[in-house]
Amino acid sequence: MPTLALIRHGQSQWNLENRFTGWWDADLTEKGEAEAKRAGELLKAAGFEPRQAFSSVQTRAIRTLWLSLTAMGRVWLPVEKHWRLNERHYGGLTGLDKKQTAEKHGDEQVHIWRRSYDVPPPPMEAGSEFDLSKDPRYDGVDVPATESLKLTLERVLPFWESDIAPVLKSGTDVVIAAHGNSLRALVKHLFNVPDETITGVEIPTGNPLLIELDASLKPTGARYLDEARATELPTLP
Ligand SMILES: O=C(O)[C@@H](CO)OP(=O)(O)O
Repeated sequence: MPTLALIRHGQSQWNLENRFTGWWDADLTEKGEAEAKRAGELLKAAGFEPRQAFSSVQTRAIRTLWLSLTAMGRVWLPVEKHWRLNERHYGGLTGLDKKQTAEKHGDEQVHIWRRSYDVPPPPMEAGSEFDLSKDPRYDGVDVPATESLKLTLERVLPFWESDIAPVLKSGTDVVIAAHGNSLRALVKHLFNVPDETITGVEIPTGNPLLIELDASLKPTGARYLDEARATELPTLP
């Protein structure tokens, strides 16, 4: 039966600065690099031997995957990068300080923007310095102006179905390096988490989540490899 490892990228510069990031291409900090390396060491120690890797097209996830694979001695793995694994787009909040935004709009509103299932943040204004629609990596992509977790799940799923699920169904173990919210979306789908409870699911940076799947890709077991930094997992479906 296939095993899937999900790795949220290590700490980014904007995680450190507490800024809403989304599609902005913040790079890893030194701490983030160390977390990524440690993730690979933990996966190797667990005896995990993936044959295929996936990441978003964002630098922090790509470099997390590379540093993890280096620690695993598996930089030779085939890697597929796709924008559909990108972080949820933070719209008009991109670049803002999370604490200052909470002071301005209230904790409750900011919590809704950050963790509700279907309320997207306000859209990014045209001409914003954080607009990435002209970035060459998004040629031919309709870059969103904002995304809720629901919209994120709706664009992650087609890629899961077309590119990732068939690999797992062939019995191949897979590692995915992506982001807090694109991985929450995937976890919601895999564990069949209700809309109301996905708010409580948090995925720690650089802590590999190892998921055992059955032939129909239903999780039969799941654990974080760094137990000291584990968060609560949804119940098995
Ligand atoms: O800023 C972001 O893009 C995300 C992930 O770091 O933050 P949040 O915790 O608000 O989902």
